[in-house]
Amino acid sequence: MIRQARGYSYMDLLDLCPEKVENYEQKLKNFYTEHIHADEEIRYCLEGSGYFDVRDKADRWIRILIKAGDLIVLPAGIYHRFTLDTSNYIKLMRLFVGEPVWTPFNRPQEDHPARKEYIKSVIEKGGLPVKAH
Ligand SMILES: CSCCC(=O)C(=O)O
Repeated sequence: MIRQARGYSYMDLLDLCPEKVENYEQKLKNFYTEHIHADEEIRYCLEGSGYFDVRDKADRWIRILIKAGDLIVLPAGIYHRFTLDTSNYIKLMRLFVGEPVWTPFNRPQEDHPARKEYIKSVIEKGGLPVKAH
């Protein structure tokens, strides 16, 4: 399984509804503020739906719809944000390599080691035509 193959030792479930999440409104606000993490972000959708937004090479948003059965893996250092859609509910499995760290670093973050590493890997894979920040 992908958990063994990629070493995703940690797992929990995030039921994103006001009754189950402390500081629900603030959390949603933080999720929708453009940020990076120092580690991979791995989410498997069990119920509901929502959007992960990432940037294209020209720094425009790409909106990714996530629904039950979808897995998304965001590399460390990629700018992203998350929002619910009109269903207003999502249940996600969160996977992590080792002890989880969810700290967001809001944009701009060009000097963050994870950001530098991400930019390097993108360039190696075929380049960024425009300035990456
Ligand atoms: C609802 S999980 C995705 C939100 C996010 O970007 C984060 O975990 O920081």
